[in-house]
Amino acid sequence: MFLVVVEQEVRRVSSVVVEDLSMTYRVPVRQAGLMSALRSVVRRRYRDVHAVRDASFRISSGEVVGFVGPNGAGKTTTMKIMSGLLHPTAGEVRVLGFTPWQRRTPFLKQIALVRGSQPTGGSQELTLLDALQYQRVLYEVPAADFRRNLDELCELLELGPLLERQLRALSLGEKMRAGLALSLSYRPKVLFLDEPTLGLDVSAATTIRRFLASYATQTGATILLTSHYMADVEATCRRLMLIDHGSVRYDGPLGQLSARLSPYKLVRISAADATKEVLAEIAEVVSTSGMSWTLRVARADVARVTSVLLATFEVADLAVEEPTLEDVIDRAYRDGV
Ligand SMILES: Nc1ncnc2c1ncn2[C@@H]1O[C@H](COP(=O)(O)OP(=O)(O)OP(=O)(O)O)[C@@H](O)[C@H]1O
Repeated sequence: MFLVVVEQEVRRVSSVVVEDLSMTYRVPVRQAGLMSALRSVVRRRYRDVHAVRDASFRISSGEVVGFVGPNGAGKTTTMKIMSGLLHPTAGEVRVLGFTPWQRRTPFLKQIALVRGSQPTGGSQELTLLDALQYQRVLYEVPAADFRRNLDELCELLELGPLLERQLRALSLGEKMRAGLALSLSYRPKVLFLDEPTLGLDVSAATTIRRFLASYATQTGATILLTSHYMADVEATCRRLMLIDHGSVRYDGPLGQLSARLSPYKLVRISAADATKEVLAEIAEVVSTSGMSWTLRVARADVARVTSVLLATFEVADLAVEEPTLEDVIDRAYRDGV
């Protein structure tokens, strides 16, 4: 009885439950050349692409989770399934208690999928304000709620100057801000963000990152975010899921990723008398700039190496750092997670 209650409680607080999810695309294949083209008309051949393999995870209400992986890892496919655009080959998915691909209206009214590659859907001839009003009608948002949401979004996303402009005439960064406003105007409880800073310049990307971090805190929305920019993940997420070849390889706190996946730390020293030859005998030299050097040192070896460095050179400065998230992820992709 107690276990049943606990299980029910876990299900209640989990906005997203994914169990043994798999998605296999069946893609037609043919070799190059006219004969192969003709042959394929008569007898088509297919190949299976396993985009997602037995993925399982849960996301609690109000969690903001980074979903990271190399190109083709299966992130977009998983997001499309969770937002009801695709029917998986196998597995169970519950989002706010709904099966996404049944596309029930109460489900669609509580979730949003925002894609950096297509920030604004629908007619591009509409002004942003008209498009927002259209969303209000479509999602049946009470007028007072809509006005309140819009005021908040206008302030956070600096939308004032964009409201009277046609969507098609907006720049990429403006389109992304408009796309977020359109998707958030009905206050979805669960937000799927697929590369929200794709192609944006540094300042536009920073605006989006700041917005997402404060939106998550203010509204308590559950957010799953994919990005190839680690700055997006670091600015918004405390938990990270790493997916590779369709399988979840790491799922845990961002802060522990480095300790789990990266067996080394970076030791930076400044020493006028240090030389590459001598340093290379002590540790792996990663980079140098003037009299500053960066060394890669196995975690277990850091204390010994630092004391050797201090004994060998006239050290002006010494710092031990975790490798950057970018570096850890890059290594994880290259070496296999
Ligand atoms: N509609 C489709 N038909 C056939 N194969 C597909 C389709 N969509 C995706 N795939 C394949 O499924 C795999 C996973 O693709 P997916 O787009 O989910 O990856 P991703 O992690 O989002 O990649 P990226 O970071 O490049 O956007 C890839 O091998 C891709 O080629």
